[in-house]
Amino acid sequence: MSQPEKTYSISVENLTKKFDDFVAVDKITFNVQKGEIFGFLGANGAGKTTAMRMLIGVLEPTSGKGQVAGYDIFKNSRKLKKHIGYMSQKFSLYDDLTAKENMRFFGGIYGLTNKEISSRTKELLTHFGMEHIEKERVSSLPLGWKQKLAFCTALMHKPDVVFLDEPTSGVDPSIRRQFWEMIYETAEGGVTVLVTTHNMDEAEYCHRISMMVAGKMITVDTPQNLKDKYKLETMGEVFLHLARGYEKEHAITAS
Ligand SMILES: Nc1ncnc2c1ncn2[C@@H]1O[C@H](COP(=O)(O)OP(=O)(O)OP(=O)(O)O)[C@@H](O)[C@H]1O
Repeated sequence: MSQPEKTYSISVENLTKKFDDFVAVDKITFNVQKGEIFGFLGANGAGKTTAMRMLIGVLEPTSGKGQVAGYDIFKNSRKLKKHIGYMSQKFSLYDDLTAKENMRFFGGIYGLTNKEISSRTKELLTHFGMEHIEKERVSSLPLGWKQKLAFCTALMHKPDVVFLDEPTSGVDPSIRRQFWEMIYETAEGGVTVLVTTHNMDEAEYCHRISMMVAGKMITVDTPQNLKDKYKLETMGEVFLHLARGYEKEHAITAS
């Protein structure tokens, strides 16, 4: 490979996942730099979650190449997991535990000592202005605060790369903004963020975005470059333009 792989936090080449004959992710290729916020944008079923699950080492790819945080996703998926954080689409916190107890629980899973767990919990809750929810049971927290807390638990072990699967789905706009401030602060600290969304406003917040349609990555660029290139005002318009163009071309080719 001509590019030095170590300069990228995520490096993917022709990564493919088939479920029997169905190709859910079709030869995707992209690189993400350290501290970059990289978005996976696509409609329901486009293949975003499947791609992410391969990158976090829980789903074996069918073919292609991939490195995350310096680890090969085929050969080193166990080691890789120590260096990444993951916030799933499905809610992962324990409702009957307090915010602090949840952080202690996840810190333990990541193998931190009690001392490390205490100092990291304090550090994260203080840093993100969440000390006041420390003793609150998760069941009593609004959805947006649960999502912010889930993000904190994914950062407990100081991962190099954090994967967020539709983290603000169903969250109201003001908390969504706060959530994105947390993402920015995390990325400024050198953590690479890969986030999936089908929210077009959120696509504007990413440093670069990729658009997925029917398992294929049809473009990768900055939101501004894409809007300039197609002379469109919003990412929603860009997405519709590209997705419709792709589908039309695909239908013509297929007929
Ligand atoms: N284990 C599986 N077996 C068979 N098909 C699957 C499996 N997992 C996902 N798929 C299919 O692969 C395609 C991509 O799904 P995926 O969940 O990756 O999409 P997505 O872009 O993340 O969508 P969403 O926004 O709804 O989460 C879908 O057609 C889905 O039904």
